[in-house]
Amino acid sequence: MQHEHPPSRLPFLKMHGLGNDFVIFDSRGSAAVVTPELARAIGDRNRGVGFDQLAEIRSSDMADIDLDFWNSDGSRAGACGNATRCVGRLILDETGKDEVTIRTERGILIARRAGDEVSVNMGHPQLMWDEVPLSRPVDVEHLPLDGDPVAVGMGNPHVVFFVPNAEETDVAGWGRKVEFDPLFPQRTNVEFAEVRARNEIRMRVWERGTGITLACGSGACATAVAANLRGLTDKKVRMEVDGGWLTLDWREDGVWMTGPTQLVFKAEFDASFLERV
Ligand SMILES: N[C@@H](CCC[C@H](N)C(=O)O)C(=O)O
Repeated sequence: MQHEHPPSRLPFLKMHGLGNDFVIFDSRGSAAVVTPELARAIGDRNRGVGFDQLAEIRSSDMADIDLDFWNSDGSRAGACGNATRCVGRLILDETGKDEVTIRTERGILIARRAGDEVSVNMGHPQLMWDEVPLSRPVDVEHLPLDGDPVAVGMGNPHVVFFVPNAEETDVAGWGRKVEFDPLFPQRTNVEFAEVRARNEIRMRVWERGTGITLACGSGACATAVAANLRGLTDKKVRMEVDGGWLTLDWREDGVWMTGPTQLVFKAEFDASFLERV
């Protein structure tokens, strides 16, 4: 990290939502600290802490907080639903409010208490291949899948494949190939969805910039939208991901996602670690 005087203390939190895990910095009232190099160093699960995304809380003049996201390969993510729920939990508890606003690259999102869980309005989906109007054949060699996926933007790109059996799908093999397919100039997150009923989906995910994760909130929203647009499900569904269950509800005002959050620990980086980044 290029600091003339590297900080001697850099506190952080570790949280997860359904096993989608995050390192979180609170940089309110000070300069932003995250660089691509720092994100990669901290994201190293052997030599750093490890995370699926790194989230940095910033002071905001438009919402309760601003929030930026980074993947473990050092790239930026425009949206992260599960980290938004986790940080939403922190700010709900800090303020004692029932509803808070969080400004992300995606826009201002609302996080609300929902019993023990947190709901976030992830906003309106964008259909990325609207000329087709929903989907486009993807020519991935020997793809043992429905080659007619739906591309949905939730502030970040997603492509949803419908599969007969999510457990038997080679998520790593196909996910990596599709992420880097030239059809997706910004690369893409890749979801594999098995529709179990009109109100239930099993979904597994390959995240752009990170790989397989136990859950992906924006991916869950994209999957719920894609399945509804295909006429396969209702607007409200329960979704089983590798890390547990989420509820998705596509309403007039956006896609609401509800699920659990967990604070794991609070710690701080040693100055010697920061000096070597
Ligand atoms: N885990 C996230 C999404 C992560 C962002 C993604 N890897 C990207 O680059 O867009 C979520 O919960 O939404």
